[in-house]
Amino acid sequence: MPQPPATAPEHPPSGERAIETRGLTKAYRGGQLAVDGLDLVVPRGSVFGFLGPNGSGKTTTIRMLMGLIDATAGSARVLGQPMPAASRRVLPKVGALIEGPALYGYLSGRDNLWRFDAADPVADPRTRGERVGRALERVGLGAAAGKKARAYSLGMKQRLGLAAALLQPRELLVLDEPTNGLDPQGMREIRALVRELAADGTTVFLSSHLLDEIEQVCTHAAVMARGRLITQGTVADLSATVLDSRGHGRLTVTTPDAADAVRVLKEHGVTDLQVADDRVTGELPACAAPPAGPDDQAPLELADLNAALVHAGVRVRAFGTARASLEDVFVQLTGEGFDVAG
Ligand SMILES: Nc1ncnc2c1ncn2[C@@H]1O[C@H](COP(=O)(O)OP(=O)(O)OP(=O)(O)O)[C@@H](O)[C@H]1O
Repeated sequence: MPQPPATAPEHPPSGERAIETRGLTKAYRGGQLAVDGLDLVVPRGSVFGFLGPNGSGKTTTIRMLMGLIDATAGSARVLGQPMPAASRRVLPKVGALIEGPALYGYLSGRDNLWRFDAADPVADPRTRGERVGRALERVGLGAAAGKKARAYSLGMKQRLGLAAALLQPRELLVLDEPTNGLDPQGMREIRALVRELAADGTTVFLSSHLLDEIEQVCTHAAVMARGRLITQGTVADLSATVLDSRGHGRLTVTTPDAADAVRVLKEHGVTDLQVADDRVTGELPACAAPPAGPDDQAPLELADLNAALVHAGVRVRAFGTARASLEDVFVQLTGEGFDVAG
């Protein structure tokens, strides 16, 4: 199996860590290691994606972080406090949505939230109506507040669960697969909400088995496989890891003259040429590669390649190198494809 990057990711000082684990381990009965020696650092203010295929240990980790199950070994700190020892101090500052909200179908969305709020011993009953109304508005359920929860779509139920997590101001939100089972519209709604919450300064820790979801909403990510941490860091750095090790990204040319483009690119040493509609992609020869990060200006060689296309009469609509995706990172670091179906 390929090794993770040799350089450890830079971590923020301890006061700026929303979550930190050292050697966190969980063996379920029967001895199987669901989580194996996890060292995780989640910076405050980040939107942190906890990424891994089904069964890689994400939910087990979240349950340990929230003090719902005991670790077999290792330690965890949440908002600077040891868990589960400091649960009573920490958990009021944490909003959690784990494995879908427990709702009463025969109650309206508003009445469900009312019950959640009433179950919170620190919630002042005199201001309950205000809090419930604000949380419903926050997740866009104001208009549907009077509807019975059983008539809610899955996306609306997830949003109601988020509203419950948002009844009190939170420093950290922990969301376990918040878009699981949702249709594309429901997914978009939840992702937009996560972005809004993050913009307000809340740290968001969300698990997902969907790579593109992490790329769309997260600033940071950790990748899990079979209970072990494969890598963690900013999403940009994780992509750059793979980009650096390859030396360059893949060339993409958009043109109505694909056949001519293929010929010219081949003459200039571009290999593995593929055509899909008006997009031609290929591997650049080493000398034409951009030298460093994906945002750097293309060097002269790449510009020469573009000029050669234009000179040969190829009409170029777009020309550039694609940066590596998190999927590339996952495949490179684990030697496995990524299960997106489950
Ligand atoms: N209560 C349990 N008892 C025994 N084994 C368990 C238990 N819960 C989870 N496991 C096992 O531990 C491993 C990790 O499961 P976990 O649910 O943490 O993974 P996950 O990444 O959250 O996956 P999913 O997205 O499917 O929930 C799996 O092999 C799972 O079968």
